[in-house]
Amino acid sequence: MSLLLEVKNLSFNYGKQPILDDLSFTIEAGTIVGLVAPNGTGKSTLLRNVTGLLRPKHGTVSLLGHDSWHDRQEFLKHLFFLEDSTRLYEGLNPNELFGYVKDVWGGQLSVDRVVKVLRMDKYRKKRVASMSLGMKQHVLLGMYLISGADLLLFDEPLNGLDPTSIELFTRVFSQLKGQGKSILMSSHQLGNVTTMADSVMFLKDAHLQTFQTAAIDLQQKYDELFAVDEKLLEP
Ligand SMILES: Nc1ncnc2c1ncn2[C@@H]1O[C@H](COP(=O)(O)OP(=O)(O)OP(=O)(O)O)[C@@H](O)[C@H]1O
Repeated sequence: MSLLLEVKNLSFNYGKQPILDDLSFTIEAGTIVGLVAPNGTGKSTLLRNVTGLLRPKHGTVSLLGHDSWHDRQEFLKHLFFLEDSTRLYEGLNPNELFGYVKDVWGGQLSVDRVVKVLRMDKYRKKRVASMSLGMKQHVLLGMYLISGADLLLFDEPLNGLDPTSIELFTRVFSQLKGQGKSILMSSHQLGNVTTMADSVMFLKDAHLQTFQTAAIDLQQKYDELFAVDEKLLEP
């Protein structure tokens, strides 16, 4: 396997609140990694630090040897990250958004192909502003596909999807992996990533604990780390 992403000693805090403390991890080409933690733990903050939307207080991030700050242009060419589907340009339609991403990233797939794969024929000319959440999620995934980038970072990609769409997305992710792409996806739910991910990183108290999905009972580990107090309503 070849090394794609290398994160070394990454730390980040908002004011005095440490969110990420001295995190180090790598992602190999052709792997899917889940980032799992309850709401408000720091998943989005980690993705923003990895991509350089936020500047780490300490540490480095490099993608195919390109440093996220000192070699930013090359670094950005190899990844795709759009935080969530509420950040899509509301006035554009999927055709226009896909065409834009294809022009900038230079991916191999055609707009027609992506529309077909994601079953978006009926709304390829509909403006994002009048789409449902699930439709927007399809547009978002389409942009990732058409970018052809080596590293795809998704914040909660399965949000708002019906079971058929979840199955479709899962298949698409596993085909991307088969093509040597790597995916880092966050989720506050274990179930969403366990079927796809090769490994899972749990974020707790600003630190990561990483496990190979085949090696342990992830649900048991999740419960151990994030258990809810059984006696919530006792006075
Ligand atoms: N701009 C900000 N300024 C100050 N604190 C922030 C800011 N953005 C996030 N935080 C805090 O950082 C912590 C981590 O937030 P983050 O959005 O990274 O969590 P998350 O795990 O992605 O949560 P969710 O699953 O709810 O999306 C939270 O306590 C949040 O309140």
